[in-house]
Amino acid sequence: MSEPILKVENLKTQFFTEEGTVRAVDGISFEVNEGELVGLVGESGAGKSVATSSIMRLVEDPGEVVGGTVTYKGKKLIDIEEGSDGELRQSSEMLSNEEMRKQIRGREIAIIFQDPMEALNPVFTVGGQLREFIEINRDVSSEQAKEIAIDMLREVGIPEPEKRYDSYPHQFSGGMRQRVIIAMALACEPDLIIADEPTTALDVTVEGQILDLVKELQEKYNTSFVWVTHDLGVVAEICDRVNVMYLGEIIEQADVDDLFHKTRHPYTDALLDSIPRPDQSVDELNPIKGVMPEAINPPSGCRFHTRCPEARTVCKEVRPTYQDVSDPNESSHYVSCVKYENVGYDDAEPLETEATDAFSGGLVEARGDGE
Ligand SMILES: Nc1ncnc2c1ncn2[C@@H]1O[C@H](COP(=O)(O)OP(=O)(O)OP(=O)(O)O)[C@@H](O)[C@H]1O
Ligand code: NI
Repeated sequence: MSEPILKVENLKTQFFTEEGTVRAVDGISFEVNEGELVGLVGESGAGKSVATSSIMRLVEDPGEVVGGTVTYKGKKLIDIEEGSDGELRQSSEMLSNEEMRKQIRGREIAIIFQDPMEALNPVFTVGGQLREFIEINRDVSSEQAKEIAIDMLREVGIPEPEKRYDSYPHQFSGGMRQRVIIAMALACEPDLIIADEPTTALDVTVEGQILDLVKELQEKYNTSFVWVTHDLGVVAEICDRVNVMYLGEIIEQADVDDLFHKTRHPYTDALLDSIPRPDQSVDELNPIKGVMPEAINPPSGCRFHTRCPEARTVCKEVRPTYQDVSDPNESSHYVSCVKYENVGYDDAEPLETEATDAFSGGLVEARGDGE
């Protein structure tokens, strides 16, 4: 197989706050192959957005990428090592801020955010903004840029694009605005698009249409995607491969079908249990019990052990390694869970956690008292 287009290795990003160091992204590794749509999924606060902004080198104070390597088509977007003295060392290969801005962002890697109004200026027409973006990034004349812009609007399913070209963002519906953003992302023919929950604010029907559109465009242009979402339904619909994040770490990675049908990690299991499925009624849904702990002070051992229905005493002590546990029918299937370590999980005592009945019973009672 050819080299992946994007390779993230042991990426770490921290926020230095008054309360302490937030380990928002704590040593994640994953790859994206050409033409592949890779999901990054997890609950709120798992570190998905920090991970994507780290890759694009858009983390702001008090945050900082403190380690890891991100390689995009052989170029080091990030190459940082922490010396034994605690000093961060950037390798000489790591791109400068200017190289990131001029060569990478927009042209090579485009990013789509949840809120299209962040990317669209309300005082300029949609077409004008798209045209200007294309003109700046693609070395074409203003007329050519306008033509490309109209073509792109048509491509993403905006009806009567010549007319809508002169509309302002507020004259578009949420779904239409998101289509414009996709047009903008595609306009410079990037090889990779990073999308951070771009359909979360849309209603389900519109979301479905946008996902169909993305799938179609991805096949046509062979663009690679990193798709951030908290919704496994979205993952099932569009992703080829999935990374599941929990508290700054990727705890499972597999082909989408294997993740759903050969689930290895109890957290992924719990996530799957919490989404509506056609064969389930709403009251059969099982939200994940408990809350994700703070990334300032993550639990010892396996970080999920405080909420894990399968936790045993060893889970509190042993930090699981991220390892390939694929069976012969799978391409690769990574997981970090103590169950797959040779540390006596089977003989260890079960641990009382937020997921076990005794504990959640207590929670309900406590909540009742407080009201
Ligand atoms: N500017 C900041 N200062 C301090 N902590 C931050 C900052 N930005 C993010 N964090 C912390 O980093 C962690 C990861 O946040 P992130 O936004 O990446 O989560 P997420 O998975 O994208 O969640 P969501 O689904 O809600 O978007 C959280 O604990 C968050 O509180
Ligand atoms: Ni986010």
